[in-house]
Amino acid sequence: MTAPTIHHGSSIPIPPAQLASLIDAHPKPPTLSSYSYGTAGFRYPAPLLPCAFVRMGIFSALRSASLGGEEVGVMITASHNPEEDNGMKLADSNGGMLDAAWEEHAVSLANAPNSKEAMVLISTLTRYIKGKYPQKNGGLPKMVVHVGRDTRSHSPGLAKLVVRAALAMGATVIDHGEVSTPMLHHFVMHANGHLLPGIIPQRCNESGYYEIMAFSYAALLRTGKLDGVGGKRLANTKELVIDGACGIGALKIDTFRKIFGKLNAEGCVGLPMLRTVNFPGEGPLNEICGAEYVQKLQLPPNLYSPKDKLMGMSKGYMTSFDGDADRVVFHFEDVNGKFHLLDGDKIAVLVSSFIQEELRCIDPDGQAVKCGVVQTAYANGSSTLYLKNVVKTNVVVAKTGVKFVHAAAHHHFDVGVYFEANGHGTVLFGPKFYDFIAQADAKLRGTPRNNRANIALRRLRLLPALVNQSVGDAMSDMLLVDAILYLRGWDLNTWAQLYSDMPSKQAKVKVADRTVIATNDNETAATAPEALQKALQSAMDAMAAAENRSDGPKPRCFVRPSGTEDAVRVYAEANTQNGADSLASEAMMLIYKLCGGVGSPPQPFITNRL
Ligand SMILES: CC(=O)N[C@H]1[C@@H](OP(=O)(O)O)O[C@H](CO)[C@@H](O)[C@@H]1O
Ligand SMILES: [Mg+2]
Repeated sequence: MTAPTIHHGSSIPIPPAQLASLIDAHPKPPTLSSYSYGTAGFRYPAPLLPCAFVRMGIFSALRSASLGGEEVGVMITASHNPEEDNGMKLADSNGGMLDAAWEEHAVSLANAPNSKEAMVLISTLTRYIKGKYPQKNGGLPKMVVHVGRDTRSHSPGLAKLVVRAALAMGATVIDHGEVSTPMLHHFVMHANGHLLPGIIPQRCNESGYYEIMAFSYAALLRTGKLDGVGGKRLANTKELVIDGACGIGALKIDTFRKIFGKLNAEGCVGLPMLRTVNFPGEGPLNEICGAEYVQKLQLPPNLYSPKDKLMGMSKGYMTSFDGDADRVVFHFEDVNGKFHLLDGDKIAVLVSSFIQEELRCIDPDGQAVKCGVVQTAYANGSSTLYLKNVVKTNVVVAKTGVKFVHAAAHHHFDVGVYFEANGHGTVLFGPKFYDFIAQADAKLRGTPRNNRANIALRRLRLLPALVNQSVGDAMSDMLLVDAILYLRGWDLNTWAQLYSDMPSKQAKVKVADRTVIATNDNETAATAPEALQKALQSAMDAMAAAENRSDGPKPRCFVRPSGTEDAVRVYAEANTQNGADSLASEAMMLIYKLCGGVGSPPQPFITNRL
């Protein structure tokens, strides 16, 4: 754990000609028609990025100024994508994703054909900011940019460009070095702690992050000893194995391991042993390992670590992170050696039912705060049914991508749980939740410390500190899930058996131009090209007729253009793997035929699992 490096930009901004020559020194790649912001920021092969990174360094300083000096962030990562790619995620001052209106400015600046046009955009934004926040010296307000990067080999070079450009604008740059994406967002959120109700601002650096997570986690475990029902660690949950995807998460877990050692020595009970596999350098980033691979292929990760690191390792309690540690999925091998995946849907079910149960201990009618879960079209039909019928919570389906699910959770619920099936998610606590806690505190004062309502209050109060309130966070989510399993005395098998996933299949198809496909708001149906949805619907109807089941979710498939890759994604689920595979194969063929498929026609899947 290293302290961040703070660089102060000059109080006198560099002359426009110098800024223009910095832009000129990194021209637009001739092979790229335009940069697009995608589902989660800019993401391209690394050699295409220097141009955008210089401009985004300038942009991030302007964004901070446009918020009157609130601090913002730049994370250099291409997440779960291969090592050759890189990219950037921009964090707004509340720690969340960049505001949509400013996303447009970012895209315009990244795509300005030359320095002259870039300078026009920069001066338009500058004029607007100066009008909004006039300064005595006629300059821009204070600007602060936090920078973090993942472990990709080109990340340090790209980070330098961002730092240089932000400094040229006169910003202060806080360079955190190698951190996970959610850590960077967490730093930014705490740097502007006044913006969030109920958040007690922490030091906005790594030690502040670890402290708040580890201590709230340990405090949550401690509540297990109070009610006499929780607080049981089964033998097969004593060691938690983390597949770091050969990326940043593996390095950061090591710090947690050290903190756990100290907590243990201080008498904290219930902590699991943490064992990390797949460190940077041990294998290729995100390849045949990590959350994306494990979730999409529904297969265990390859273990690249040397044999001595794997010795005696059990596969009974495992997680896989992605390359920037903002996603986590759980998995285990049962006694028969069969692999089981517990994805984001399963996490949403576990977390939302836990929170509702605790809330009901204080408010049995469940009327005081509105709880709910936000899913995307990729959520397994069985999970949606379970949430509605068993957990009895509200479910909203939002468009794929963190910025959409996050916004929906904020908008619809006082306690909004969101998880994409791929393991990206968090729980957002709104103002009504904090009011509820304050009222419960007053109501329960003087009642026995260990009655169930008081224990619930203690648990609920800890959650906003443990659960990263800015974005989904693999480490925070992993600790939350582990604490819930411990409090319930469960292992992964008990959790897995809450419901059975419908067999599903995901695939991709290459087309000449994926923008020919349009979808409805939550992407559950295609609206263009015209014939596509009708054909997909007939395929679904035929599958439903063939399966002939009156209970459970119906077979379903949908298609959408990816926001991060040059491909059209296909999702299908049915009551058998065979059905899901053949529905996916049919949808792929329809895309190929109706949407301008390129290359040879997609081959139908041959089912090899029952
Ligand atoms: C099916 C799927 O997993 N899609 C992912 C993927 O977006 P696409 O737009 O599907 O490429 O990357 C996003 C960013 O990480 C993530 O939010 C989203 O869930
Ligand atoms: Mg990621």
